[in-house]
Amino acid sequence: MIGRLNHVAIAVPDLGAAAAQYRQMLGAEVGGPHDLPDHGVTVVFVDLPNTRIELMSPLGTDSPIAAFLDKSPAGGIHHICYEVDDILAARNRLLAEGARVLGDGQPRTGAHGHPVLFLHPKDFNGCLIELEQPK
Ligand SMILES: CC[C@@H](C(=O)O)C(=O)SCCNC(=O)CCNC(=O)[C@H](O)C(C)(C)COP(=O)(O)OP(=O)(O)OC[C@H]1O[C@@H](n2cnc3c(N)ncnc32)[C@H](O)[C@@H]1OP(=O)(O)O
Ligand SMILES: [Co+2]
Repeated sequence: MIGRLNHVAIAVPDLGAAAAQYRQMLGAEVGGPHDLPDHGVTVVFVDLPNTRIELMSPLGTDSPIAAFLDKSPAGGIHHICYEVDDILAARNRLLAEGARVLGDGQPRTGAHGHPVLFLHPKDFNGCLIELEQPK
């Protein structure tokens, strides 16, 4: 069911510093910051030849990554995003298998304008999973 790795997301305490580090120290192609108030994060995407890195910092008072950064103030890998061809079919299959789909279970529009869903990390070996239907 899952396909390509779309991105690996890293929660960071200082988005500007993290973006500069990827650009200058690691020599990566780094985009500009985008505020996503609906998701409570500001993101910067790093383009790699085979995938993307999503650098994220909290936005607003109710960010879903605030508690994560409280526990890991230096930052850390927050989630991985797999592509699926049909996000509703994927969701229904996962629910039938007993996995917890976060939020109200309805796909939301993600950073690339495509539908996304999140799966509880406790159901997937301690790893928060995002699913994205890329087209
Ligand atoms: C930019 C848009 C989009 C994109 O297109 O790419 C994004 O990526 S948005 C990214 C941010 N959005 C989300 O993360 C939405 C989904 N997340 C959630 O619903 C919540 O963050 C959560 C995963 C349910 C956690 O909620 P929280 O209130 O923080 O709960 P706890 O702190 O009590 O955590 C419970 C339990 O889970 C562990 N945990 C929390 N986050 C993670 C994580 N990222 N990876 C692994 N484990 C995680 C946490 O440590 C707790 O464990 P215990 O302490 O053992 O109970
Ligand atoms: Co993401």
